[in-house]
Amino acid sequence: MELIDNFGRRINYLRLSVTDRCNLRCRYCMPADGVDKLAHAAILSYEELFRIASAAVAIGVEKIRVTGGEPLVRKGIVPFLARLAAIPALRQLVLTTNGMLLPEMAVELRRAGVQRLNISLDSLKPGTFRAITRSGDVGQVLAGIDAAVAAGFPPPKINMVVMRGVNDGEVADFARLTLDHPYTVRYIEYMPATREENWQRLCIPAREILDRLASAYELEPVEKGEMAGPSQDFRIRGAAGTIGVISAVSGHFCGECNRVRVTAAGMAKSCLFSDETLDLRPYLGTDDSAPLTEALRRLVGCKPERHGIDGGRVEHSAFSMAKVGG
Ligand SMILES: Nc1nc2c(ncn2[C@@H]2O[C@H](COP(=O)(O)OP(=O)(O)OP(=O)(O)O)[C@@H](O)[C@H]2O)c(=O)[nH]1
Ligand SMILES: C[S@@+](CC[C@H](N)C(=O)[O-])C[C@H]1O[C@@H](n2cnc3c(N)ncnc32)[C@H](O)[C@@H]1O
Ligand code: SF4
Ligand code: SF4
Repeated sequence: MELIDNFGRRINYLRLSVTDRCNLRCRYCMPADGVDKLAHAAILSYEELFRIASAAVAIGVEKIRVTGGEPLVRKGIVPFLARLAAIPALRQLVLTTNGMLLPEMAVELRRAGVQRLNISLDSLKPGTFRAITRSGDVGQVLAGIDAAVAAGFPPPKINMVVMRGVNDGEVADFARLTLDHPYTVRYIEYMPATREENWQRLCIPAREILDRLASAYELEPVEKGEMAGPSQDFRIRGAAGTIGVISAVSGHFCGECNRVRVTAAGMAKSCLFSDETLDLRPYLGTDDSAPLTEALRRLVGCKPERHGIDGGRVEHSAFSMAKVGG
């Protein structure tokens, strides 16, 4: 079964947010006092999230990325992941996390059947990390990466949101990590989710990041894996790992976009920057899965060709990445 949108793109990737809560407060993602938390009753139960996941897989989704907020703070996440992992036609179950809880949870996540972890880490310097996350401990995230590897996960992808004047001085330090470790370090363009004034000042185009790296290292392009996300990958000649850039703002990976999103409140989004959402809750109260399946098909049918945030145009309303899941 294949899900094809109006622009001929095959949609086989669902990003499923399981909570809007988080144990960090990254400046680019949420305000200091956190987002207006969804009321407990507004959050879908695991049963409801599972119904959405199963319906999506039944019509062509092959990869589910569980995200948040911070997915590991939701109680009962491990058995839920194990249930997702057991959906027969699901080929990849992966998770994006800030890594803070991995030291204690990596082993059980691996046992539950999660296949790969993407870990967000914006600075290797304790002070800068704390300033960006408003509270986090970089040592704990680094211990989390080690715990993931020790638990048998494949080498993680490390996501660094690059911000001019904040952490861009560390771009080369992150690249150096890949010389001896088989990690994939991905540099992400800062996105104007919260629509703050002058966001362009912080955003460093992927081209500039690559130019900086290319002036220090010899970079070789790396082929994209099957069902890969939006990153464009390279290897520093002779390195154990790889580096990649995610040109979320400047790039044009929209032409290859393969994903839809569902928030923890059951709002489906066909594009990260689209203001249109489709409320899936009305389709969850019945045992008949046909209306839910139909709604998911409608979602894919209204997926826009691309976003319009580059070139200084910001056409979306402000939104919280923590609610959408990145
Ligand atoms: N503009 C845009 N950014 C995206 C999209 N998907 C992911 N990102 C951003 O890319 C960054 C990394 O996302 P991840 O959660 O690691 O997911 P991914 O890049 O799809 O990961 P892989 O499946 O491992 O390649 C986050 O900042 C996301 O917000 C997308 O469809 N559009
Ligand atoms: C919203 S978080 C949710 C998962 C988890 N809490 C984490 O941080 O990995 C998913 C991804 O979105 C990224 N993100 C959040 N806000 C962003 C922004 N304004 N620009 C670029 N990436 C952003 C984060 O760095 C993270 O890699
Ligand atoms: S980026 Fe992830 S860790 Fe940071 S505040 Fe947002 S949800 Fe939390
Ligand atoms: S901005 Fe929208 S269309 Fe472009 S890659 Fe992201 S989700 Fe897909």
